[in-house]
Amino acid sequence: MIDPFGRRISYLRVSVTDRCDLRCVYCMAEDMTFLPKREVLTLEELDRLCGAFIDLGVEKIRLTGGEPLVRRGVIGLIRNLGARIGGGGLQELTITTNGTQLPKMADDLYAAGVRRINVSLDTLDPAVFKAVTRWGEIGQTLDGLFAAKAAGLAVKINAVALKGVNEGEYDRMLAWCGEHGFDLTLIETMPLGDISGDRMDQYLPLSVVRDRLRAHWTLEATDYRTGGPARYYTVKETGRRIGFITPMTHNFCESCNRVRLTCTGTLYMCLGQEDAADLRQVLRDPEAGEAGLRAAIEAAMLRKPKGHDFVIERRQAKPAVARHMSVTGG
Ligand SMILES: Nc1nc2c(ncn2[C@@H]2O[C@H](COP(=O)(O)OP(=O)(O)OP(=O)(O)O)[C@@H](O)[C@H]2O)c(=O)[nH]1
Ligand SMILES: C[S@@+](CC[C@H](N)C(=O)[O-])C[C@H]1O[C@@H](n2cnc3c(N)ncnc32)[C@H](O)[C@@H]1O
Ligand code: SF4
Ligand code: SF4
Repeated sequence: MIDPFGRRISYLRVSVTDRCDLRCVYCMAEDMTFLPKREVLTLEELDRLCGAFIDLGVEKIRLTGGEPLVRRGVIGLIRNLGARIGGGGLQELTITTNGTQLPKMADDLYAAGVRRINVSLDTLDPAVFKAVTRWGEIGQTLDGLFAAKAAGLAVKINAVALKGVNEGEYDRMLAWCGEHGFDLTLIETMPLGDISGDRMDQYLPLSVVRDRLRAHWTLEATDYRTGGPARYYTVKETGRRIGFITPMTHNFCESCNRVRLTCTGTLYMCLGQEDAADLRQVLRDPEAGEAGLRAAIEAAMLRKPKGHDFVIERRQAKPAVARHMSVTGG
């Protein structure tokens, strides 16, 4: 699949649920209203949709959410998709998770063919963790991380850079990741969804963070790529990598290779725009069949926009996009 700007689309991010057991301050409001269950696709329907994307050339699928691992029965979907790795057309099946369910699920993920996961952990301080997630316990996520490592999964830590919250912790986090064999990716906060707070208070440009890190660490540029938006450096002192995801300070849309499917079967061609295609309707239309579904996906690709229009500034009180990150899956 090639979009109007000549970009090859090979990466599908699937938000399997908009629900979550945490309420991170940059992602959700505290009193979130979640989608009614009747609007959500069954796991079989999601599997069929993913299959259609693989048939059209998608090589990498990432399950996300909400918290993907709190969706009941999700392991069945993971097993089915895992069976398509290799000869079935898929090169990688991976997950972005807050880690709380990993103590009980890590072994099953490995057995299903997952080899690499991203776990969100914004801080190593239990009190800050509780404040950022509004009620999470850091111990649960740490247990999850170590269960994943023990199961043989490569772990990358995702941390959203938050001014005045985890700003003083990156040196410590980099050292800790080095000690435990995890890569670390720092992310600039993006203006999606009403979060009952001021994003200007949270926003920390990573250009500043990178310069500060260089005071203590040797960051060696690398051309390592995962197919995601991060730009990586090898940290000479630890041998692990640090990635920077910089939608605000350095737009990476020109190399975009991905689209996003929500748990209601809505396809967003860009994280930062409102335009979407309703695949649920086509999926449930007996007349359409597989050919109709493929045609609908191909037609949607022709509407993929050039990029986002994110701005975070005091004058711009409203988010750039009304839907929350948890709906589109980040
Ligand atoms: N603006 C923008 N942000 C993205 C895009 N893809 C991922 N992100 C953000 O990057 C952060 C990390 O996303 P992950 O789910 O870990 O995925 P990834 O960075 O593609 O993962 P890797 O496969 O490890 O590279 C999240 O905050 C996402 O919202 C994108 O296409 N555009
Ligand atoms: C929406 S979460 C879904 C998966 C899972 N619940 C988790 O937290 O990893 C995916 C990623 O998006 C990031 N994220 C959420 N809201 C964000 C925002 N406003 N700006 C930047 N990243 C955000 C999270 O930190 C997480 O790494
Ligand atoms: S970032 Fe992930 S864990 Fe945090 S509220 Fe959003 S979906 Fe939940
Ligand atoms: S903001 Fe849109 S165009 Fe830019 S990288 Fe993300 S999905 Fe692609």
